[in-house]
Amino acid sequence: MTDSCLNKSDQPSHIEDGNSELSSDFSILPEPQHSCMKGKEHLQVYLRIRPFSSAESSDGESQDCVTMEPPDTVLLKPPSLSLLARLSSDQSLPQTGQRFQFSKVYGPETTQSELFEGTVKDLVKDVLEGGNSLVFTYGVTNSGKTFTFLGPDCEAGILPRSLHVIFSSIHDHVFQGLGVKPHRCREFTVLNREQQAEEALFKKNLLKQFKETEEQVLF
Ligand SMILES: Nc1ncnc2c1ncn2[C@@H]1O[C@H](COP(=O)(O)OP(=O)(O)OP(=O)(O)O)[C@@H](O)[C@H]1O
Repeated sequence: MTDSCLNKSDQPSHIEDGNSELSSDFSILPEPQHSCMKGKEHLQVYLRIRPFSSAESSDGESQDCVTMEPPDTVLLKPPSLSLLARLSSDQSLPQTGQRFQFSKVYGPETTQSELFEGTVKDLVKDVLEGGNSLVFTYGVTNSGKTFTFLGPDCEAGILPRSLHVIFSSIHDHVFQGLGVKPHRCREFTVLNREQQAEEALFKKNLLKQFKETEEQVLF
């Protein structure tokens, strides 16, 4: 899960935080009164470094490309066996390596629970207070986006954890009219036009029924 700041310099250097500029654009968004995000930047960018897979570990020695500098920085160097790395070990040449700074960097030992607690949980609490948030993962193929977002059943990712918080918090407020119950599944169905129309009608009737019930409660 990455990335937003790019550094074109070929020297290891402190990276100006790219997200501060964007944050000013986001700061116009209204915040819930009791926001858990108060005092935090509106745009948070987290890096998660996944552990090596068994195939990657058995490939041989570590290439020593990624060095964490807690809590928020990572230093990327070319693989130790690459030509670039051998050239840069020559002290007369400029050292290659790039530093990237994030809101926080999570290392390979980070559990799904720790990641959720540190990144998304406060946003979910804000949503329950009427706030809006967008969370997405970004990274190359095989970097761990699906694992982080969904996770296997035994190590649920940020999406099922968020839904759990939401549904545990609203259980008293769930519309009882049709006995609709949330159900987590990984299947999806592509609807044809007719089915789409049926679903739209169903939704419209459901909302109408919900509104009528709400009005009865109010008067
Ligand atoms: N934090 C982690 N701890 C343990 N294993 C992980 C972790 N992150 C990813 N993996 C493992 O790494 C592999 C690749 O992860 P995943 O499928 O989530 O990548 P992806 O970014 O979604 O890939 P793609 O873009 O190709 O769909 C999987 O076998 C996954 O179980």
